[in-house]
Amino acid sequence: MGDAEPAFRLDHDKIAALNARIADDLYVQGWSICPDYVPENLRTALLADLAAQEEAGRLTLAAVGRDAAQTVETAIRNDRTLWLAGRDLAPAAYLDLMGRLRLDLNRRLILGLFEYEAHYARYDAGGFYRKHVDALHGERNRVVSTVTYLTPDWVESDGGHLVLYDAVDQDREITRVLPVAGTLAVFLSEDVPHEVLPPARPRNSIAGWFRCNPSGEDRVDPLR
Ligand SMILES: O=C(O)CCC(=O)C(=O)O
Ligand SMILES: [Fe+2]
Repeated sequence: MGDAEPAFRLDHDKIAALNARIADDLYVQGWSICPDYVPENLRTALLADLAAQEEAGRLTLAAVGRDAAQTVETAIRNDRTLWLAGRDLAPAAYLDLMGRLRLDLNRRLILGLFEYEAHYARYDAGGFYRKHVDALHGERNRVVSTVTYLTPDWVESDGGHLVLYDAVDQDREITRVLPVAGTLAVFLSEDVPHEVLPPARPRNSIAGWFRCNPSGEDRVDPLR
């Protein structure tokens, strides 16, 4: 056997260029949409892993709120989720990719992001997630949100758009993102209200959040 081949070949120059653009977009407008961010072999493996977890019955109805205040509210969202663990090759490679983005954002924007958490999410046909923000202002808990889409051959009539709204005028739509496989959406967690429109067929994704140490605290907010 020769040297271990990396399971997923990543074009590091391309990633560096994309990360630079994401940092610029976040600085200028608070959000960035990056088509073809996750290479095809990696997103195929992630989708296969998600499907296996789904088959094994490991995805559960997502909750809203944090910690003790968490409840399942199917009037707000009805996706099913599973936290990503880095044990298997594909999720580990994805977490590495997001680790690289974390360092690039910190270097360019001095954000002080120190941790990343992510879950697989599956919306069945007709599923939704009503308009919300991912973090409360000033909490510095979730600072930057990421969503990667995994379902191949997604077309406009499949729906399931991610809709981003203006931070101030929260009724004003800024952009609509079609969840095409490989696209990465990134936005400031506290500032950008967003919603998931009902897809016409099952919609698979990985939603994740870069977190900061809450200032004035000497402990790391525990991962769930
Ligand atoms: O899947 C998406 O496009 C967004 C998901 C989302 O807003 C969330 O999980 O907080
Ligand atoms: Fe969200």
